[in-house]
Amino acid sequence: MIEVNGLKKGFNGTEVLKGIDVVFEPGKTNLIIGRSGSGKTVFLKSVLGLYDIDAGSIRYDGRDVAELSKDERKLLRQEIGMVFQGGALFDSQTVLENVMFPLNFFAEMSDSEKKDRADFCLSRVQLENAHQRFPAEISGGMQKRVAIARAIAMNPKYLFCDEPNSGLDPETAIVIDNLIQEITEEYNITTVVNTHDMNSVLEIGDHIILLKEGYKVWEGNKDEILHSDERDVLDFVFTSELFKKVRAAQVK
Ligand SMILES: Nc1ncnc2c1ncn2[C@@H]1O[C@H](COP(=O)(O)OP(=O)(O)OP(=O)(O)O)[C@@H](O)[C@H]1O
Repeated sequence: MIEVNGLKKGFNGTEVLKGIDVVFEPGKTNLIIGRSGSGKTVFLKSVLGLYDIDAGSIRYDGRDVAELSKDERKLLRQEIGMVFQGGALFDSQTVLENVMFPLNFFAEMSDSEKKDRADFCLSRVQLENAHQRFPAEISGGMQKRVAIARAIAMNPKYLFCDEPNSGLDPETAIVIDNLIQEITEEYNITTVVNTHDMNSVLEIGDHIILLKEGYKVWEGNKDEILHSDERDVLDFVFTSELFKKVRAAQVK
């Protein structure tokens, strides 16, 4: 569980996050949505501890990030998996080497144990036959799956995904979404995803927060968002004709 209380973060005197309270529970796919510039990335980076925050607190299963020693932060870092925009794989390493990277860095395992773990993670994302290929030789969807395999290699308690669907066709995007949700439930991970993708919201949104101008203006799940009459939700989610129709078909 991750608990965020009164989170404020700004730059050069301009407040970007203006006091956000939210709880992310394990086994749930938590989505952060909002317009471009609403503060999603700053929020994700703040929760990850990549920014020093101006006010508030962030607790990982009771551990207040601000109160952790350097060594404790290092340990926490090992419990966190990340899937970055674009996959962020190492181009000069094979798929297998990419997945083994965090294990080589952090895990106290023999080489054969590391290889077994990487094999397991690659099979978990249905990528048994790509071990020796390089990122440039596989599709964007496969690259995302490698990134997910790498993110789960260390058996994380927390998983952060920044726009995991960017650049993917709708069908592949759904495969990636479902994989993230399945892994989240299977390993009881606390997963936080930044997304622009409304399909994701309606497919996997166990818990959704809507940011607007640095405030959390709405939270709920994928069923609640379909039935919400809140102005901010209507303005943000149901601007396209397609989603208006989806909503009209659901809300009867
Ligand atoms: N390092 C920084 N220094 C100064 N201002 C920043 C910095 N990072 C973000 N901002 C500002 O914070 C605001 C929120 O940015 P953020 O990147 O969090 O938005 P976002 O919701 O993730 O947008 P997008 O969907 O386009 O990625 C923007 O006005 C941005 O200019």
